Amino acid sequence: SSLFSANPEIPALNLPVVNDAPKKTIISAPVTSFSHLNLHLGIESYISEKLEFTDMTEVQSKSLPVLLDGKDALIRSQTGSGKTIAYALAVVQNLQGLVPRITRMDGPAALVFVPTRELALQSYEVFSRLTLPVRRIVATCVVGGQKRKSEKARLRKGSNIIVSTPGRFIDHIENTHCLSLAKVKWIIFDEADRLLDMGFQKDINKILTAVKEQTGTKQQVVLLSATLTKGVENLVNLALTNPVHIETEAGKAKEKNAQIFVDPLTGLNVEKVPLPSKLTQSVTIVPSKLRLVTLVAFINKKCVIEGDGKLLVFLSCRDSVEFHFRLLKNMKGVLNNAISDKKLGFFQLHGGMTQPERNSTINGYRCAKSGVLLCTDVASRGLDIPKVDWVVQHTSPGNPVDYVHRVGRTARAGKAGHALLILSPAEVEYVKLLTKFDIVAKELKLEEILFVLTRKMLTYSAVIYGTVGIQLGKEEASKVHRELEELVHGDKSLKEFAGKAFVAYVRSYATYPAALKHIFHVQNLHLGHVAKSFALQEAPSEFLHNLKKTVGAHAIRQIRRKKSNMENSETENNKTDDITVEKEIKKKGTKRHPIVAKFDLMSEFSSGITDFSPSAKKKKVK
Ligand SMILES: Nc1ncnc2c1ncn2[C@@H]1O[C@H](COP(=O)(O)OP(=O)(O)OP(=O)(O)O)[C@@H](O)[C@H]1O
Repeated sequence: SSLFSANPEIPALNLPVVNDAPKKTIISAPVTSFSHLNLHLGIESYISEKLEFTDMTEVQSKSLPVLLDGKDALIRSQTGSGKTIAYALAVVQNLQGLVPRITRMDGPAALVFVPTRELALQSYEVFSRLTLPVRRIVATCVVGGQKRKSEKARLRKGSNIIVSTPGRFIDHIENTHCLSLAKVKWIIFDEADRLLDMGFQKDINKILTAVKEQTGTKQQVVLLSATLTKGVENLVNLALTNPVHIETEAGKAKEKNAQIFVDPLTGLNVEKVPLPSKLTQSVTIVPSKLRLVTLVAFINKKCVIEGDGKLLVFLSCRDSVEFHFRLLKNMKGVLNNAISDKKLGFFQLHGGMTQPERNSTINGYRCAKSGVLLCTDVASRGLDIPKVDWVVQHTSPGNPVDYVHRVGRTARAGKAGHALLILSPAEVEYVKLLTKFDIVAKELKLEEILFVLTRKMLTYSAVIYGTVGIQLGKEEASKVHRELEELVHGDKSLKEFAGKAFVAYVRSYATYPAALKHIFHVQNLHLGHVAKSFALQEAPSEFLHNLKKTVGAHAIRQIRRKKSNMENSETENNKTDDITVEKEIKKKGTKRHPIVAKFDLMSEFSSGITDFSPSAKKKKVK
């Protein structure tokens, strides 16, 4: 059926006028030069010559003097503000000055804990750079997904700074006999809120106890967290002594405007997370059927027509990432080959990939001048990839805190960046919810994105945008969608991926937290339209049984019955995708226990390190 028929109406958003992000950069706040810190000369010149940093960022200028003074600290600031350098520099500067001189054989002096492997590798990279001028200090990274044996060998050779995920580190405490914690002086918890969200509390307690037992002295403890949750407060009370609370002006400014809000996921009071100051945010309302073609049009707009864009696209689940990745990198014949001829780099990142695959994706995308990284929430926290122009949220994250972390992958270190959120007409209420968190986006009209499909080059803009332009955009979108469908239906394996992605999408939709079900409810999904967004002509019957638990067996039976009635009726033949599950499944509520829903939402993080599903917890390997 037509791409533009039977769609729900796009409601008017009536958004407040948003000025483009202020031109002021986040690193222009009280800046001071690194030279004021009396750093080791090698480190100082490394920072200015190799890293080419001239001034400290705000969070660095506020926290470095405190950390170098030996104080415990709780540091909070917006994404991309330079927190990693802040703690890494303090640690390396402090360790190089120890008397007697520290060497690798002294073993660990600083332990850094982060929630995911990618973050561990990223933080380790910063340490390994900063230790280049002081080669006797050695940093190492100990994370899951790598061979224990080689990690043990590295620990045996001696490392002074260990960057790790808590689960893996506990494993080494228990099984690596050469690992002594007797000389640990620093403990750092980066992304502490996420560490606790992911259930690392017990592991953290074990680590703190082990260090205490082996050293008998107090460590300098630093906690970095975007939000001040109850869990973070408890950890501060447990592990920090007279901590200095450091936060940036952006955070403080928000504080004045009632900063506390109820986290829809947990129902607890948490603090708002400030957004990068040079971020511009847009929202587009897209009926389900048009989601795929809109994404293709947007990629074409940013990476082909307007130049060499670098896009990060968040999708809801692994199968969806896998499908879009396979489809997009193989778009021969679509849009007159505009995207395939450009030889644009497409990358994928999700928790189902092996660690070497994940590393190679991140490195490839990091080096790419232009390209598209399709990912799940595994990439939403802390990943520092240079020059990401646009963060596109093809599916909403649900929790506004996660929204802030996702968009924080752009507009980093005072640079400009843009974010686009795609919502369906049934989800517009989410825009209102975001405004309560001071997240205000301006509307980017769907027609504007689709209209660009009519232009092969930017200069060919003579086509009048207006009623005619809108119609031309629709025609071109229908054509492109047909081409995408042909591509999928002509390739058995791609069609299989589309079917799996369709099922996984519907399932992940059912895991939005209960507090957001009035906006994102699986019952509101129109399965036929959702199928179209995966370039399928209809909800694939061979996969429908997989959705029994999600939408209810009764609903599936209804869909099948309706479908066969339609197939039997010639006159109704062109309505086959018009299968709504709305009313049929009302009785079969899809409510999930909030904790289960939370685990589902977190699965991308957990899959990368440890399995956090309640059943897997029991099986946890010692
Ligand atoms: N003083 C500085 N001058 C210029 N760029 C800097 C400076 N300090 C850090 N950066 C750069 O800013 C970027 C963001 O830094 P970093 O990853 O440490 O931020 P973050 O606050 O930890 O972000 P997130 O909260 O998302 O984890 C990095 O690319 C880093 O190289």
